Amino acid sequence: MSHDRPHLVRTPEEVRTVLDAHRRAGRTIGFVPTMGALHEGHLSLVRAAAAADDVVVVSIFVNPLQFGEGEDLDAYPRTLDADLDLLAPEGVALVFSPAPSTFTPETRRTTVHVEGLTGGLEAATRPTHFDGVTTIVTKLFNVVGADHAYFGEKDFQQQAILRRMALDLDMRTEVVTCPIVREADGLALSSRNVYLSGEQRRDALALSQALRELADGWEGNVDSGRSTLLGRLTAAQGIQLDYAEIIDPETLEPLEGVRSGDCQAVVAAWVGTTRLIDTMRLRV
Ligand SMILES: Nc1ncnc2c1ncn2[C@@H]1O[C@H](COP(=O)(O)OP(=O)(O)OP(=O)(O)O)[C@@H](O)[C@H]1O
Ligand SMILES: CC(C)(CO)[C@@H](O)C(=O)[O-]
Ligand code: BAL
Repeated sequence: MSHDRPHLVRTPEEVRTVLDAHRRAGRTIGFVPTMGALHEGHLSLVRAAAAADDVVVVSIFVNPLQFGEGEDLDAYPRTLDADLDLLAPEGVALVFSPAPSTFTPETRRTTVHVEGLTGGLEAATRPTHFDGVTTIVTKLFNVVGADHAYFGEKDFQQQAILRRMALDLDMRTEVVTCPIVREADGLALSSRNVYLSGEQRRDALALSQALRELADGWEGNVDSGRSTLLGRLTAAQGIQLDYAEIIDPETLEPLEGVRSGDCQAVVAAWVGTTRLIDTMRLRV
């Protein structure tokens, strides 16, 4: 069965016009912010939104504010036509894909910054990244005015920061975190996987495999767990480890000693020039 592509709009005004009518009719709005190059991970967020909300909105915007100097802003895959085709059967009411020149103009003077959670892990390598994310997500939340916004657990630090931001700033949009979607062999789906050669893709499996082994054997010993994870990933072929940490899932603080409560393992590594992240919950 063929489906119509979702309605594509380019300006905040058009989004508001369409969504105001739904709001007046008492419908809830679920929002899925993305940078496009959509895959099953994104579609799982769209399906979570469709299951809980009456109207689903997806944004597709490769946000220049969250890319540091020398990162892959220009190379980042932009596949709007294919994205709209993928969304067609998913019951998405609206796709918002603004032009960078109007949505992030040179004249912008405001940055949204979340203290504390934005200091380590991803931010150690990408120091300006989260200010770019929180600023753009604030803009998107203001434009869409959703009841719920759906984010992937894969970007674990990001969802914790956005949850805090929405709480601290009394945003009307509630942040909902959804599980990671993986390939059959465990590799976490990512738009950046398209950069990988066949050999690099095989090397990249070390990330999910090391996390899986850690989670399967987890008895709460953070120190030995962390050194096993580090040992496994520093020895892995074709991978240059950035970090491997076991953290508190709420505060994101690195943990020590023995813990009976839930912990979160987070890793980041370069496979060639591609930087990948992955994460897994550790439960005794
Ligand atoms: N494998 C996945 N499972 C579930 N959600 C995912 C997955 N990959 C990405 N997401 C979520 O999709 C949303 C949009 O992410 P984004 O467009 O950056 O995709 P991405 O695949 O993470 O790309 P990148 O490789 O650039 O990080 C984010 O909330 C992200 O956490
Ligand atoms: C949340 C987001 C769409 C903001 O640009 C991006 O960081 C992403 O895709 O995870
Ligand atoms: N999913 C986070 C987007 C980024 O890496 O910039």
